[in-house]
Amino acid sequence: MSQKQTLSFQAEVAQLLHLVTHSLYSNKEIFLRELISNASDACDKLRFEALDNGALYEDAPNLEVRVSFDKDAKTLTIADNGIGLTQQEAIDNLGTIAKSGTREFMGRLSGDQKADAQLIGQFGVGFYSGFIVADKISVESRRAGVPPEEGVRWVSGGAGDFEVETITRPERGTSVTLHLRDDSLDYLSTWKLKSIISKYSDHISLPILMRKEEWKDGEDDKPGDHVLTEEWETVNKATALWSRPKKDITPEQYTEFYKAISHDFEDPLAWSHNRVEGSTEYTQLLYIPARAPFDLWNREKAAGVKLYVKRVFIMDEAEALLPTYLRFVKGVIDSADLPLNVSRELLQESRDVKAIREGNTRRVLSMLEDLAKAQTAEDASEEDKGKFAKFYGEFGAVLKEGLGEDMGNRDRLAKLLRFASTASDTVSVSLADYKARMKEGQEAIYYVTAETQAAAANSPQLEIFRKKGLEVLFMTDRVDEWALNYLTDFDGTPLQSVAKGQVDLGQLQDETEKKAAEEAAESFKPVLARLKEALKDKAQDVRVTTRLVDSPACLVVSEGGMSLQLSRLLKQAGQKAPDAKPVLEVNASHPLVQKLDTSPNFHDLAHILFDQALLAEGGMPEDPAAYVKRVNALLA
Ligand SMILES: Nc1ncnc2c1ncn2[C@@H]1O[C@H](COP(=O)(O)OP(=O)(O)OP(=O)(O)O)[C@@H](O)[C@H]1O
Repeated sequence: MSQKQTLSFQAEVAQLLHLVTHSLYSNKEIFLRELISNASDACDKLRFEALDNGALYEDAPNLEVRVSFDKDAKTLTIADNGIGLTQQEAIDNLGTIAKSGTREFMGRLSGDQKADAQLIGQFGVGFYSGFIVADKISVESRRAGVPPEEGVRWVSGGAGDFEVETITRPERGTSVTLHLRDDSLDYLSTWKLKSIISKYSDHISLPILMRKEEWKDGEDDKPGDHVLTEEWETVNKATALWSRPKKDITPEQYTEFYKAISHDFEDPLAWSHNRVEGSTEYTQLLYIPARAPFDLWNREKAAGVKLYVKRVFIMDEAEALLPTYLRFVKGVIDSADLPLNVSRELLQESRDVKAIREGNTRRVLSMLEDLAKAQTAEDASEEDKGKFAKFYGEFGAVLKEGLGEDMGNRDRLAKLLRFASTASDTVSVSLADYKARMKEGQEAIYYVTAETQAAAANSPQLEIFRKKGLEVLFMTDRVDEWALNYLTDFDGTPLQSVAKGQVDLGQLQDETEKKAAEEAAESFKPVLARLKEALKDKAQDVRVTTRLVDSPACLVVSEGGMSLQLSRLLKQAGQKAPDAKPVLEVNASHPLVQKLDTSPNFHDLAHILFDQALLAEGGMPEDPAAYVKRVNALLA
């Protein structure tokens, strides 16, 4: 390809670019962080590839980033001597977005600039952030190891397309030149650029160089001015942040480092920085974000922890360093023991990595425990008090995956769980709080699963529990049913669904109630037999219950059976769910039920009773039209 080619951006890129230029004005300067971070990644990649092929360094073994500007041309250039791009890579990487979930993300944009800016922050705009300040970007690059004649120039005005052409470029690496918009000319200043670099990029372990400025006195009574010299100086600290002693790092620096590695716009909720010694030595810097990324639910999603070995970057997304349920954690691990040529496969098997993963898991859990403790600590600030609830709102459901995934930490995880309940509208009740409020004689922690909090609160199955003042936890996350398979008890007390098996309130039910129920069951036998016959295709059994107070009937499943809610979710997800029929339980003291035996519409009433119980429980009658017809016939 020697001629110039004009190519179109992938639709999502064009859409993103439009948003970048229209929504990110309030935080313009982040473009420099993004471009320097890309330059630094490119150097990391070169260093990594050069482990096997030293010739890639060519004659420039010192990796660095140079930031320069040209006042007359109104351009700002960020150049690195890292891995560089081939022509094809330039087309692919600067014209498309490879992230999974991109389309879904775009679908969530609302058109409201503020909300969208927030979302874009979570998504990460990377290279495209250059268009916040530039109306044209020109990238020149040559990949390490390819001849100078195979360089590439990529140019775009940030609208629908970009141009690429072949160039000759002796220097390895990439230079990104921004043609600044008129409202962004203030970046043509050494002072301004230096201050942004020290704010965002001090922690980058590569030197960032700028041309030195000198004061030149004016001649002929003209005022003096700063002029650029030919000499370059390093303007960042150029030591990896995590390798510095904790006492030398300010909270602002920790926060900026987080933003640089996560591309998040928001401050993290917490972090923990440690040098771990023992059988394996490593430095750990882990962050808990304040907001879930757009693709949190993708369990295949890139893990957020970067792996370094003795300060050399090895890989992003080192999933072996944390269990999947902690995939929201961001940070850096720098190992002193792993070999530099460690591969993903090797990581999975390494004993050192296993020790690091366990150490990381323990650290994250203790950070979360600290956040939870701060909720009620007298000396905690209002902000700190609110952090755990914020965390839980964003990541609580993911944390629950850990109950099934991480047996060893199940007890610690169980203590971190929070629920809404019949006693609390907010998701704030811990299992320990629940236990502390249990009634004398209560033998189980009761819960109900439902799709929403409102549906849970209105479950007919709860009626007897409300009447007796027994608290019931609401489980409304999709993952709850699954997670509860792994959490059968808490601190010695079993967890019991109010919609499974027969209600047995044990000592909480008095003798007269029990007797009345037995009598009702006896006298109702003939009606039950008729109901069973009428509903034999729908219900596994029909029986009299004491769990209902105001409702005529409800559906339950057998002890140990899959709840109706979970089997619906599985079916929706296209998975197989057992076709077990539920049990219909009827309230013998309800007028509708009492009227059944003598009603000329027995058959219709029986079906209405069943379908209504199904509706109340969040399900859908098998034949909604037949249901409506039956109800209308009775209303007429
Ligand atoms: N200076 C550079 N040298 C070499 N390749 C680069 C450079 N800048 C960008 N790229 C390539 O372009 C791709 C896209 O960059 P971009 O910043 O948009 O996304 P990213 O860095 O992959 O993701 P994110 O910014 O969210 O981490 C990069 O993955 C990289 O392959």
